[in-house]
Amino acid sequence: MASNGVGNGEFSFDNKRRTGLPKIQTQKTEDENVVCHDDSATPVKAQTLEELHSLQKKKSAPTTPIKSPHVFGVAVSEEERQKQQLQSISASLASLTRETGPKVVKGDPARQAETPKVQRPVHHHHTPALNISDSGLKFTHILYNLSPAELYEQAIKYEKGSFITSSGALATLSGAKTGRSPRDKRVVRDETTEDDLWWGKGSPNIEMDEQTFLINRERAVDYLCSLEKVFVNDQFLNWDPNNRIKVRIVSARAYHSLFMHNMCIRPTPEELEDFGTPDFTIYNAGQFPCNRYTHYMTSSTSIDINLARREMVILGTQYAGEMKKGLFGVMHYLMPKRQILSLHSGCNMGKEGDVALFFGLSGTGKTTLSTDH
Ligand SMILES: Nc1ncnc2c1ncn2[C@@H]1O[C@H](COP(=O)(O)OP(=O)(O)O)[C@@H](O)[C@H]1O
Ligand SMILES: C=C(OP(=O)(O)O)C(=O)O
Repeated sequence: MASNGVGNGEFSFDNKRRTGLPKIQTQKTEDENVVCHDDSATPVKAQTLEELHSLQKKKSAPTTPIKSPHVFGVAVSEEERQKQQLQSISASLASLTRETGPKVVKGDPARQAETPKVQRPVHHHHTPALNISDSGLKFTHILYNLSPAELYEQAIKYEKGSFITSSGALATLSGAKTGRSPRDKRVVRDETTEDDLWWGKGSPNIEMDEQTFLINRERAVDYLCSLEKVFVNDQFLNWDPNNRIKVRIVSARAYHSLFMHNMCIRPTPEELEDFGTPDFTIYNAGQFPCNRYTHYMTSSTSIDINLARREMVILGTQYAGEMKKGLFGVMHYLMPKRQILSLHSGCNMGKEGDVALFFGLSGTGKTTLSTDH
């Protein structure tokens, strides 16, 4: 097998040749509190919407100056960059059958009245106007990389049963599913995955075909585009910049967006300018079910991974851990191809730079023990 997964022509998220990482350095750093870069804001302490609003205002003043964006050495205005970003999101949400993306506009529809200058909507399309439909005419509002305070507000205002706990965490309801649905998780079996994945008796990988994946993808995309607003997170996986994967998560709920905000690496404003096309996209349609008449569907829930298309579709479950486990799966597939060992473990570092890894089944304390001071 090629070290970077390119040599066999089957799969790669980029075309750089890799020879594996050097040994991980765990010596004490100059400043022993610095483990790695993290832009984590201080935890949300607000108890009322007014307090949340004041946090949002502070957040809107960037601490890192934003460089003027360039495309091939040519300066791009902020307006142009925003337009390109919306075009990219519209393209992600494009129907594969109608070849159209929704008309997207940035920002909370409830806040439009307060916003003096509304950005021009972007309509990503290849088909002539005579194919116009009601869905083609409506706008989908994009809530892009919102801050935790903004997501708390969205959850508390619009997601029934959400509240802030005394520790500052957002408590919310994930609906009927309070854990993952492994029996409803499927992976597209095709030439990309035929030889690389474990199939058949004893394997946790349940197969589906490309066509069924596309039906479910279309169902999720149509549902998301039919909503007044969707949440979009553009983030990274992997702290090592050489092996970074750009992920885009499109979801219907603030709770999902907040969960992924916490789970993935947040790009700096500069990194976001160069984000471009994501390497992997999740379409999380949450509560919207799959169609039981669709081939392979044995319940109303379906979590589908297509490694060739670099996409994951979630229908009929609001349990946010599906997104995490889906991306874990992608990393466990990709990283060994680059000779990097991927682990599902908690990890912490002692005062002398010594490292402890915590393994265990889900819910057995990896996170708790590894964050214990
Ligand atoms: N040693 C422990 N004793 C009792 N409960 C624990 C212990 N460690 C963790 N828990 C509880 O178990 C739940 C799952 O822990 P968590 O650290 O999230 O597990 P994991 O990361 O392995 O999925 C949490 O509610 C946590 O408070
Ligand atoms: C809770 C889960 O995983 P973890 O073991 O990472 O906490 C899960 O897979 O849903």
